[in-house]
Amino acid sequence: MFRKLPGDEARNLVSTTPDTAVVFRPAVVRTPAFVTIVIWLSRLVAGLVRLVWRHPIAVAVPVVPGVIWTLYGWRLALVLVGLVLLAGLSWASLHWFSFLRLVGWRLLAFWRRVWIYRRHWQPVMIISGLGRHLRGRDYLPRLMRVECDGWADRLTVKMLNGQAVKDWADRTDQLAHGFGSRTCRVSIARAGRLVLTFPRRDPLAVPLSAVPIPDVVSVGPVEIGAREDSTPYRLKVHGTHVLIAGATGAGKGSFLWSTIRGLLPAMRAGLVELWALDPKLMELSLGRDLFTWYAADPEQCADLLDDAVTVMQERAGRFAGLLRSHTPTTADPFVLVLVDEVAFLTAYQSDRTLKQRITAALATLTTQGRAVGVGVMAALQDPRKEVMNIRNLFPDKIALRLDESEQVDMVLGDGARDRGALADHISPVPELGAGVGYVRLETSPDPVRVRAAYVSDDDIRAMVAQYAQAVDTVPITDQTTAPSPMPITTRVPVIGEVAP
Ligand SMILES: Nc1ncnc2c1ncn2[C@@H]1O[C@H](COP(=O)(O)OP(=O)(O)OP(=O)(O)O)[C@@H](O)[C@H]1O
Repeated sequence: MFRKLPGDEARNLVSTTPDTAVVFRPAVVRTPAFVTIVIWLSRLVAGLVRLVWRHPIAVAVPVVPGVIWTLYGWRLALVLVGLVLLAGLSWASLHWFSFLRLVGWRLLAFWRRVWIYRRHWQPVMIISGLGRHLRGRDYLPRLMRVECDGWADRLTVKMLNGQAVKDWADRTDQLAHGFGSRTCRVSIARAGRLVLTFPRRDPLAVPLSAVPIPDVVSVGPVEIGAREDSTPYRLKVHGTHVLIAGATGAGKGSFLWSTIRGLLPAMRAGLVELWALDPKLMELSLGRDLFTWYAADPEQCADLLDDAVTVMQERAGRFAGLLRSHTPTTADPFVLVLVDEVAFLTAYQSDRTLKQRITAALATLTTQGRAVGVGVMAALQDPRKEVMNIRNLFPDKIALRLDESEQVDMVLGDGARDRGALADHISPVPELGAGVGYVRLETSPDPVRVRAAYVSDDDIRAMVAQYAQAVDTVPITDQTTAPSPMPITTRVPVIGEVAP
């Protein structure tokens, strides 16, 4: 044990028997100076080789001109530097992105590795409790790699043996502030290695205008906005169910409307039907002519959900033994049931029979619907279990601005907030935070921060003007003759009209 302690510290480790009769004092064998020098020199050489191997460009930038200066004089070195700068500037002006990818981000990563991460690594690790100072030695996680792109730094880190991902996830705040970032996300690279993401700027801080209606007919993932690395965000709706939770004014409507917008060409082609439940009467009513079926009154909503269950069961009966998953066709289109403020129909519904009917229908759809092409996309404000006891039946979840930190894990599942889904920190100022949220898909435990594009009332009116007539069903005001993929027993009129 003593041999592991550095030099003089071992000398002070004196212990005695309880009666102090026997004193234990370690024998310190002094290492000859040349051994120490050889060890330090070999470490220096190994470090230099590693540096050249890992950062050839960053090393070449000072070393090559330095060598030329020494061998051939400063004039040649200056000419060379000038030529390289000129070549770099020409490259950057001609192909900015390839320049950034191959040179710019690497140089930035080298600089930030040296100046931010290496410099602060030891104090941040020790103070946050991720490293240990034991018996005179520092035991620190190893910083393996730093990569930069347009919006964030990504650090690959080798954990100390015996550490858990949770140890890191619990300290994202300390890590973020320790390295001068607003937030930190933790994800697993492979056994024992983590990737820490530190955003440098926030591309989602400005509202995004509505995504253009796609030219192609597709029921695949719908482009609804952007990720925080500025790439488009595409939300899968066919083959899943999506729950969107957010406080009032969080921008749930922009997720619903961006999805509707992206599905319009497929709807025109008859591959998608949108069924809308709008118990608040405020969100979806502006575009009701786009929907195959629209209901607002709770009883009508229950009827509409029962119809969706009937469609689902009929398809399941037909597909049984033949198909295991649904491909949208005009005969069997993908049915997307959109529900705004689902708690109005479940928790806040005073009629118990109606409430049970609605909850049972939603539970049936969310457990059995996706394989036969019936999906549910529901929005709600309060994610507590008493309000939405079937929230776990939705495979994909989106948490917009939430009032309390505990609500984040309620929506996205355990550990999501620890991994960086700070939905309770999203700004309540609409320009900054409305439509911003964290998406957690069933296929990935890592939450993704996105912002949905804002579909304005004018956009919705334009969508209605362009697509309402093209819907392959009669207008909703005359639903008694509406064609249907199968006989639907209950017809759902628009509220305020007389039921047939
Ligand atoms: N994606 C967005 N980008 C920018 N601003 C937005 C976005 N979505 C909504 N907003 C702004 O925030 C306001 C509230 O949005 P919205 O009504 O969709 O929220 P909500 O979550 O549906 O609220 P509620 O539950 O009260 O209906 C909108 O009037 C709009 O000004």
